[in-house]
Amino acid sequence: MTASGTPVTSASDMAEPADTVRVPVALGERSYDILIGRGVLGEAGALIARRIPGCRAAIVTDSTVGRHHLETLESSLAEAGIDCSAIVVSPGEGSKNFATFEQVVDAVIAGRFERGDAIVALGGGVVGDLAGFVAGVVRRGMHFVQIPTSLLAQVDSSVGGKTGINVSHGKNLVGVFHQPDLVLADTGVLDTLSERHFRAGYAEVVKYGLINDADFFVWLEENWRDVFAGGPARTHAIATSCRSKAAIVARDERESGERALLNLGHTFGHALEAATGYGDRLVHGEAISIGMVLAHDFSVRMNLASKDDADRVRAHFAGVGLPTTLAEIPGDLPDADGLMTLISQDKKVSRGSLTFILTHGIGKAFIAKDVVPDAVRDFLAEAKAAGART
Ligand SMILES: NC(=O)c1ccc[n+]([C@@H]2O[C@H](COP(=O)([O-])OP(=O)(O)OC[C@H]3O[C@@H](n4cnc5c(N)ncnc54)[C@H](O)[C@@H]3O)[C@@H](O)[C@H]2O)c1
Ligand SMILES: O=C(O)C(=O)C[C@@H](O)[C@H](O)[C@H](O)COP(=O)(O)O
Ligand SMILES: [Zn+2]
Repeated sequence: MTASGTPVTSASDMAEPADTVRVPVALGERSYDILIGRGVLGEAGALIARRIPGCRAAIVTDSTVGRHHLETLESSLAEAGIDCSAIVVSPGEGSKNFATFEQVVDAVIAGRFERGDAIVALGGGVVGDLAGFVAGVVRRGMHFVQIPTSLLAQVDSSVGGKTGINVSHGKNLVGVFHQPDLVLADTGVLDTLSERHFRAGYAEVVKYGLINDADFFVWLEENWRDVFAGGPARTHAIATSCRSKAAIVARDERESGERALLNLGHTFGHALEAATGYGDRLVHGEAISIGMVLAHDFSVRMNLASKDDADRVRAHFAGVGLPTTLAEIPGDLPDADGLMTLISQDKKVSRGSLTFILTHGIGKAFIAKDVVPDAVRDFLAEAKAAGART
């Protein structure tokens, strides 16, 4: 049974296309599978029909993704006898806002989609977070299927049930935990993704190596060109990332502890996204590339990690073409105090104290509570001044 009370096919008895990698997310009655492989999108109808028998589907997508991939999904749903309609939003982070949320909610309710029907997110992390929030609250919770189409969404945002929107005070400050019933990651759809967004998503792949898997980081240092080129290395990177996230989420679904490790680089990164207005100036993956470099540099500053490790992290991100410094962000940034105001809204703040994900070195991230704000502010002031000098 699901939260909505509709019986669904269990996560483990689904037929997937050949050559598909299946990664289970073990969450008791909320367990589900992530299916990773080329061509999975074309099987979406049959897979969804098995998992949520008799459902209708409200597809949420953005206009760019819709142009490339909506027809394939609609045909697949039609073949499986699933009645559907599509709700198309504007591409980009700007759509994770109250106005777009309201539009999607309204369309779902006007379309008479019921609690036992499914919201199907076809898109990157923006569509997934927005559509998941809608699924979590309309009729107090509908079925939810993630069809992630960006690298970032395939390795991170489609897994684990964090959904939400941004407000001017900060990123993802309004939302709910709402797990999907199924995640379908078609590696073929990445062929239409821009290089900029592929690179941004790659930052979240590297994150898994930096958190707790130094061997994976080394593998990425050696094989990142093959990951960018596509083929088996890319599938390996996606599956490894999903396994890593699934394991953490299974142990700590609602971030009462260990899950906060997945926030490596995000305390700095989210503040930078808010400071730059949630737009094209700086997309999420780029913000957390800079954020992860800052988290390593700050750890060195606190005598927790070696400068060699921090330099290696910077070199890898820079090598693939990701930004690593504040100076690379186009336009003006707030001063260190302004950035601290944004950081103070971080969801990891507890009883007014800052929590950061810091590190003892590559693959050795840890949760640091009660981080001294003055130390962070001085560090940011220096990072900004270094940018101003270059
Ligand atoms: N919920 C979570 O656990 C979680 C995890 C990580 C990130 N996020 C969120 O994810 C968002 C970033 O996701 P994103 O990087 O996917 O951004 P995005 O959804 O904006 O997608 C990036 C761009 O690529 C386009 N695109 C996506 N797939 C495409 C495809 N196959 N072909 C052509 N174009 C395609 C989109 O239209 C968009 O312009 C942020 O809001 C971030 O906060 C959430
Ligand atoms: O799934 C998680 O947990 C993460 O922290 C993954 C992050 O990559 C992602 O950006 C997430 O949306 C950030 O969560 P938040 O709770 O800091 O908003
Ligand atoms: Zn992230």
